[in-house]
Amino acid sequence: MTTARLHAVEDGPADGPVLVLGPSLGTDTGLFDAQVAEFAGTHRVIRYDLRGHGGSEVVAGTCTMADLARDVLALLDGLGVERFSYAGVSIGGAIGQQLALTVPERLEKLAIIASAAQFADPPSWPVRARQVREQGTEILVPSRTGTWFTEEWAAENPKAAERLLQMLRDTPAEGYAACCEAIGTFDVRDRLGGISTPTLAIAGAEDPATPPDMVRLIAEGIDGAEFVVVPGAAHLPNATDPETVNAALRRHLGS
Ligand SMILES: O=C(O)CC1=CCC(=O)O1
Repeated sequence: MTTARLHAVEDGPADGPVLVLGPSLGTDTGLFDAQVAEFAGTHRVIRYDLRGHGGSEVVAGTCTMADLARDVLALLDGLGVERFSYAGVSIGGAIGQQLALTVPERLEKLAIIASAAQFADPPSWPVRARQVREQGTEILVPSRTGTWFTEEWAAENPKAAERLLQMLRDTPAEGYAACCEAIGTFDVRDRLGGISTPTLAIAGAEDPATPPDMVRLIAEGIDGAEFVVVPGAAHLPNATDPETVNAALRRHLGS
């Protein structure tokens, strides 16, 4: 059990309600620029890089979702944050579920975006981890178009698409691989009923990685959870349709 030192960026008033933003596999804090633009007026927004991603420490070897959640708690403890709301995309949303199960007393509101209680095809994740350790993250770049965002969105937003793909190229192979292993062993399907934090689950209608039915399963498992589908969006709806995602988050988080 190791804790990694996480890189984080803060925006908004220091005395505002805290909103923590957790990114997806192979991305960094830049994934949330559009959420910061919306929420830094009302919230102390803290966005972090996953272990082994962006500016965060690379810890060699495998890890679990519980380790990744502990990284976030160590970061927040260091910043003096006790209570917070949390929104996370994909693996970032899985970390959110883990936090809701382990520190419910610290969590005010939870938003789970394009995520799963168990990701598809668990045995494929250690295989992907090995491939990336051997060949780097570059091998995954072409297939992220169609997964992270639609071909149409990429054609209309080439600079934004390239910026997201550059985050993946910049991710250290070991950091990416370790997070793949955490994804492969993550399974809280039987524990969703234990989450008491008010929850919003958001899916991209065109997401092949965590399709709407997979996200709906989270919402159905958590008492009172709201479920929203973003039309035309794939796996990163917060980046490709920030207006829709920000509006849903604003309704959920309040002002
Ligand atoms: O494989 C991807 O890029 C999609 C994904 C699954 C978990 C995650 O964080 O991203």
